[in-house]
Amino acid sequence: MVAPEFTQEDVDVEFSLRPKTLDEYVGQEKVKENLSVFIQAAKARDEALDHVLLYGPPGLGKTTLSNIIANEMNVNIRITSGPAIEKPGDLAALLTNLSQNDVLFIDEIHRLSRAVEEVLYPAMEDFALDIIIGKGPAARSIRIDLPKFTLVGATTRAGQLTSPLRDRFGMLLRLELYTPEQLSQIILRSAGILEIDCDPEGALELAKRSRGTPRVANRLLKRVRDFAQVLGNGTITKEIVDIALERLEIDELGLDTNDIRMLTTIIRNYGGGPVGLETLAAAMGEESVTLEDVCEPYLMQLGFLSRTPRGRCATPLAYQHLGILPQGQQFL
Ligand SMILES: Nc1ncnc2c1ncn2[C@@H]1O[C@H](COP(=O)(O)OP(=O)(O)OP(=O)(O)O)[C@@H](O)[C@H]1O
Ligand SMILES: [Mg+2]
Repeated sequence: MVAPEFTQEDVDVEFSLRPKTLDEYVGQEKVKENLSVFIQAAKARDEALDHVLLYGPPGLGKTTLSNIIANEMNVNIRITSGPAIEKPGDLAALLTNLSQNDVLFIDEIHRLSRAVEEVLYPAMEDFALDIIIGKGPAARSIRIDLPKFTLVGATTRAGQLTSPLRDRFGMLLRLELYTPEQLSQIILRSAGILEIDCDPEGALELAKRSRGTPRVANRLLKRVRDFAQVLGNGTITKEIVDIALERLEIDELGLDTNDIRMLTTIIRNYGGGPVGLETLAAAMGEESVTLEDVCEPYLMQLGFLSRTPRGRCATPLAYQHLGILPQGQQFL
């Protein structure tokens, strides 16, 4: 689940499942309402939309939303990512190729290098590039004007953005985990597009186990379809979902082996916590970023995990779910 191997088919399917307009985009009501006002206002003034920062856990629809912004603004979008922009010159090339009001989408924007970030400041603020020509005493700086554009940045970790960069965004929009009802709407929509038979109870059951994340929901939908075809009559029902997810080792709340391992490690190795994230990651043989970005948001939403200044703790709810008794207690 954490490191999926993407095939070309996955990429094509993902593209076809992406909603193209704000109306088609399910959930995130607050974000949508605000964006819709700002987009209408910018369009009425024939101006570029103010710069937008989208943040939240992976797979919640940041890339999708940035495409929708460009689409609703009727402008072109250029897509790149923090690690892909190696030198200031790379960014300069991207910026000078934009047209008036275009969207530049930078995914994983927290991974921009310092040198590149500094080119971005005047570009965002004054729509200008400062370029140094020549070397030594003969060097001089010239300023190139850029078209007015909208920078849409996406990150899983807004906290890692430098504050000068964060401050230059006009809108900071935080995406939230989706409710099972919203996810089941997304699943039924995707099933329709992919011509998969899925009844409403099946969709809701799948939704409850998708950890609040549309990308997970869409991936599970495709896996469960296989079980429906081979073990059932092709329709995804609640029974089929139960069987399929049991085989995929995803429990009734959507926890996978990694989540369970995280909780049991805290409980068995560290007496329920608190334990520091790095220590925990080392004990599990996992990357701490994976734990922080993928496992934690959902475990915290379920109330299974708490973050304290001294580290992570498993809550009584987590013990209950795993059927483990806190130390010193016994089943009566
Ligand atoms: N609100 C939504 N309504 C319907 N489908 C959605 C919604 N949000 C996301 N999806 C679907 O979920 C999938 C993942 O979305 P997307 O790639 O935009 O996530 P992301 O937040 O950019 O993830 P990452 O942070 O990992 O890049 C897409 O295939 C898209 O179809
Ligand atoms: Mg993305």
